[in-house]
Amino acid sequence: MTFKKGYGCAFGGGTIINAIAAWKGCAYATQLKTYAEVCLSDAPTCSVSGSIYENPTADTRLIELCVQSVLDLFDCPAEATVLTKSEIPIAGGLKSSSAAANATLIATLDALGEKLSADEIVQLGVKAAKEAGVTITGAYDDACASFYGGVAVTDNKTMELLQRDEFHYNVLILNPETKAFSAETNVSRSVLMKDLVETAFEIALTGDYKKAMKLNGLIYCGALGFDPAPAVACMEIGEKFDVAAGLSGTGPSFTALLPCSDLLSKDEQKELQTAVLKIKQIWAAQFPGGKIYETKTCNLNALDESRRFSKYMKNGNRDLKEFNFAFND
Ligand SMILES: Nc1ncnc2c1ncn2[C@@H]1O[C@H](COP(=O)(O)OP(=O)(O)OP(=O)(O)O)[C@@H](O)[C@H]1O
Ligand SMILES: O=C(O)C1=C[C@@H](O)[C@@H](O)[C@H](O)C1
Repeated sequence: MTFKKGYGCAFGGGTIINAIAAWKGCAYATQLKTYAEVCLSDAPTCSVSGSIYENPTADTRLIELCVQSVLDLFDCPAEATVLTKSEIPIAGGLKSSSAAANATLIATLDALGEKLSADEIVQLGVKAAKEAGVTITGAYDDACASFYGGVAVTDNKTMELLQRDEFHYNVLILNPETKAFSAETNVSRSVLMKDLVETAFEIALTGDYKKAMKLNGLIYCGALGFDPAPAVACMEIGEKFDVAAGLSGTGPSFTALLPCSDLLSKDEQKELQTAVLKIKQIWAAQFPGGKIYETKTCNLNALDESRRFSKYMKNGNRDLKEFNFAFND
């Protein structure tokens, strides 16, 4: 009997345009990651068992389907286990499902020693997400951002990547305590806003992602009944730095794009720090049980990052359960 292990990771993200109203969407990657470990043992038929680190009640069907789809594709029946460990809160609007699917698919390929093209992997993840029932449109926009990094503009119906740009910002995230599963979102109320969302999408296509994000956030707050106050407060405090903020995905999280410090003078850096502190105080007062993340946009490719991660895990004979979210070459 042979035993094989594989590793993968992929990025979380934020929303510029939620695709649920008009099928066309836009998302960007953050440096928050999900890591996956897949173990395979030879077996005459397939059985896949998934678990999510420190989250025994979360739904593991998506990651199990991802492993199964790769085993089926290469006709490799196996007894498989998959474990994910993540920095991304589940059902927060921060692309946890796309990151989990991409990381798991890459880890399964790594365990088998097989390769697929980037888009084949992304499409398998979207297919699994639809089958698991965790998405409305398939969220190809989120899956592309999570895999390719940067900002991705997509048509989720035809699964076309229409535009990809590098994206350089500091990102501030407010993740309220509550969850909002994409599958349970109010689609009909979102679709009511289709024409407005299409206008925001056109703006995204011109590359004015911040304006598109602000507009999208207000539209979906209206449709889904979220108070836009966290985004407005953030933009008011960050006005000097042209901060853009908006609802991410189907909520409840808000993300804000702030300039990278290396583009600012020393005085401006101090001013920005003060603004960030104020935003965090206001958000903490608005959502006492919520979590605030300070991260950056990410322009790396998940496959490249996964290779580095796999090498680190395998060379050190490490175990994902003990992994502490830091690795170097
Ligand atoms: N770390 C993880 N490991 C395994 N499955 C996960 C993980 N994170 C999310 N999922 C799956 O994704 C589902 C949540 O998907 P959902 O689309 O509602 O949230 P999201 O991706 O965080 O939000 P959004 O799509 O709005 O950004 C979970 O129920 C679970 O099935
Ligand atoms: O489930 C879906 O189809 C989606 C959910 C959200 O993340 C959106 O931001 C995304 O554009 C589409």
